[in-house]
Amino acid sequence: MPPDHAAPLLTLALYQPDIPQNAGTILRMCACLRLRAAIIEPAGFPVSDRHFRRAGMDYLSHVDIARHSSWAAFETWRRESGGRLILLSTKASLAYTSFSFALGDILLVGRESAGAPEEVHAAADARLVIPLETSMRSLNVAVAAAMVAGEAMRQIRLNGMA
Ligand SMILES: C[S@@+](CC[C@H](N)C(=O)[O-])C[C@H]1O[C@@H](n2cnc3c(N)ncnc32)[C@H](O)[C@@H]1O
Repeated sequence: MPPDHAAPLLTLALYQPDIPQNAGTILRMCACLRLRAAIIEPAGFPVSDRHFRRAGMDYLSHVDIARHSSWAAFETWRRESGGRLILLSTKASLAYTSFSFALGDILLVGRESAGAPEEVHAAADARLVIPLETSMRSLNVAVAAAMVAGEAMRQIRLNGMA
């Protein structure tokens, strides 16, 4: 059967996003790359926030966004969806380029301010790091999301999954 070109390849989930410009940038990317988005509440801003809407522009109306009221609600949905939870974390040891991504994976990014808590690290099926120069702490969350989503999509297409 040919691949379904209308179906999202991956889900990009934002854990309690706190910077509206970054969330808007990520959601714009989701629209452009046919990724489904998930927002795990509470977010640090309303969807009416002008910085969020400015960064997402008119692309926001083209994204399939699922809003989950809590981590527990997201986990219930995630278990039903069957997708693997792949956490991007500065505390991980496995480089994202050494991981085999699959169709339906859920890429999860943490808060710009504080990353993701231990509970979220423990729930993930895999924890991936983007190796940085020594003494550099972290990337902007939207940059990290774009790098890993790009690699995941490259692998998925290369392996004929989409
Ligand atoms: C600004 S960082 C969070 C910084 C926080 N102090 C920490 O170390 O978790 C925001 C999010 O971007 C992603 N991120 C940033 N740099 C990363 C890296 N080098 N490897 C993996 N994920 C990264 C992670 O999802 C992280 O939770």
